[in-house]
Amino acid sequence: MGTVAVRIVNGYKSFAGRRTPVLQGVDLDIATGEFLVVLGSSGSGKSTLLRIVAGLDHLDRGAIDWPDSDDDTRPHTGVVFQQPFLMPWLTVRENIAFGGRFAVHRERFDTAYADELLDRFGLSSLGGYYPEQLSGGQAQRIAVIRAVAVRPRLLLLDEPFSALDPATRGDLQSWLADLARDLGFTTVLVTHDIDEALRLGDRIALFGRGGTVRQQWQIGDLEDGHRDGLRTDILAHYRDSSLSTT
Ligand SMILES: Nc1ncnc2c1ncn2[C@@H]1O[C@H](COP(=O)(O)OP(=O)(O)OP(=O)(O)O)[C@@H](O)[C@H]1O
Repeated sequence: MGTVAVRIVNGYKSFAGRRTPVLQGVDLDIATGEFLVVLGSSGSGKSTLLRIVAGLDHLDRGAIDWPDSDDDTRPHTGVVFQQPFLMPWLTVRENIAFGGRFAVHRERFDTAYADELLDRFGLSSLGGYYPEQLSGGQAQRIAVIRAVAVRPRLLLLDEPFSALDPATRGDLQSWLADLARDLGFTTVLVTHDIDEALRLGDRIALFGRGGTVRQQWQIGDLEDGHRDGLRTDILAHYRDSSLSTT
């Protein structure tokens, strides 16, 4: 592993009223520039982890830091959720500018770059559309462009494709893989879809019940035969981790 963008050491998080912690003993390094998929069954703490990395929540114990950051602060971060959350009264172009205006680092936004992104990723014809005129897949692509238009170094995606039909989801996975490679930032995607994880991840970290990292796989360029074997292995661990209550 080269430099580390995000390091979590012995992370612990619980919520009042819950019998078990949501995260415990989480040790995780996210390498600068890698595409990490956080895979796990429902309730394994994936979204909580992502929210903590995004700065929307905090660890109760343990530490999170940013070894690759010059001033030891969180790198500029873009976040995409399951729903696109576009403002219905604004056009696509205005929605992206709106995101830029309210971003923490709003000085990093400029409309010329947003237009360039729309063009580079095949969406410029949608610039004047209103959200109600977009398909679910188009709206989610715009949510991704809005997130990357402030030039983040870290892109966080929480099940961004789970509300889409399988064909649209497949198209968006390819599109996102191209975009992440092209723009070259560190990406963390949360999903419970093993095939999505295998398709997109440089590395997969499997979370299990009890909120721990159960297993990790380095993916890289796999041949089809190896991919099938790996899928079987991941599925076995996935089943095991979602049944366990530790
Ligand atoms: N703010 C909160 N208060 C209380 N409990 C919470 C809170 N946020 C999450 N939880 C609980 O923590 C557990 C883990 O939630 P989290 O959303 O992180 O899991 P997840 O792996 O992303 O699940 P899913 O795939 O269903 O989204 C769940 O049981 C959830 O109900």
